[in-house]
Amino acid sequence: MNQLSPSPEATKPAPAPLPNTAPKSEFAKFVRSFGYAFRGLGYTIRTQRNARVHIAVTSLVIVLGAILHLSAIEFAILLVTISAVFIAEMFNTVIEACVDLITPDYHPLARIAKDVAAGAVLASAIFSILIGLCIFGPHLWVVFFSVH
Ligand SMILES: Nc1ncnc2c1ncn2[C@@H]1O[C@H](COP(=O)(O)OP(=O)(O)OP(=O)(O)O)[C@@H](O)[C@H]1O
Repeated sequence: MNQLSPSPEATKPAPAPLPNTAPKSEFAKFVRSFGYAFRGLGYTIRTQRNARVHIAVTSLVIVLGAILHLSAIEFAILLVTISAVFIAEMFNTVIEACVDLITPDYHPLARIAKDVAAGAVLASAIFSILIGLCIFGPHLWVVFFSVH
């Protein structure tokens, strides 16, 4: 996106609130808060190409892990890694929205905030690739290079 043009979200009308009936109980409030959280998750997946790429890669990793019979602990490490990247992507989206809300104009601090948030996603993605190599490497080595 052009860095000085407002994000498409900034030019759209505010999203419709969830049904605005006052929750009757603490449990109803609790359930409603899940609605807000899922809306945030859905927004990230709908609007962030990186998030969709991440979901596609996650699916491949899980299928490959099942084919290679990864252990439970190896799967657990992969899930922690996958969630770290996705959470970084979501906070990057938060930072972008907050910056666009504060200023549509060029500002060095806005640039730093967005660049660092994007850098956090990149750092988590690089480390996830390294962790993936550590976990899949030995299994793939056995598959491709072991002498039977
Ligand atoms: N208000 C601003 N002031 C200064 N620099 C900005 C500003 N907005 C964006 N930038 C610069 O442009 C880069 C891209 O910003 P942008 O909001 O388009 O992010 P993006 O990663 O392309 O987001 P999207 O996921 O919405 O495509 C930022 O990393 C930052 O360097």
